[in-house]
Amino acid sequence: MNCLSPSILSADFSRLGEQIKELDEAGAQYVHIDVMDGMFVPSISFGMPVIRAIRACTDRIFDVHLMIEEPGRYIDEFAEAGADLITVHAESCRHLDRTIEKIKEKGLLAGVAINPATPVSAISCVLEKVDMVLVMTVNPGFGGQKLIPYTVEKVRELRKIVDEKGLKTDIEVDGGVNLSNVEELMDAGANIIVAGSAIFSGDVTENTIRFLNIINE
Ligand SMILES: O=C(CO)[C@H](O)[C@H](O)COP(=O)(O)O
Ligand SMILES: [Fe+2]
Repeated sequence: MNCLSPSILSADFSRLGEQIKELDEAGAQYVHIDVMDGMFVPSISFGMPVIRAIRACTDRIFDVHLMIEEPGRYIDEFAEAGADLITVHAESCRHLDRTIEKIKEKGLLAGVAINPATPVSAISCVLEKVDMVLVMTVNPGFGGQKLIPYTVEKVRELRKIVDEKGLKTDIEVDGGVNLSNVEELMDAGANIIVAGSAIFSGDVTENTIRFLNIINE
């Protein structure tokens, strides 16, 4: 299934609850929540207290993208805060398999993310264990960057592997996605679309509906 996962990193934090309700009412299926620790990536964003607070605003799937070192230390807390899907970076886990198992033991959906310069082969051993692979289409750490073109080929390569193995694994793309390049990413094989600045600059409802019209086509 194709889904839109607006990234609240670009939201107006003074009106976060209202903006999440707006995404929900416009039909976005997921809410993408970027957690950054200032170590794995240069920025620090927000953590469990914010997730716990916004959980009351919507029943949509909380798609928690952990850009933190050794995320395995915090799976219990993110689960308790209200995550539905937790994605960890292959580059940030010393014991990637164990961390994925921990997410699944909590009864949550598990995702694994790869940075632009990490090859698809880095996650081949865990591909059959995860519900989703997140292909970063920018270097993680900031919203509003431009998509790195070679990452589109990685999406195509991954879709081929997933289909050949007969898996149902979702492929999410994150970073620099906009109304002009979303079709190209979906043609390459992405089915979960993250968009931050392209949703939150301008009218949130209108932008969400525009994305959904393409994604649900
Ligand atoms: O994970 C991220 C950054 O590391 C964000 O999800 C991503 O950048 C979304 O923002 P935009 O659509 O503005 O690029
Ligand atoms: Fe993200």
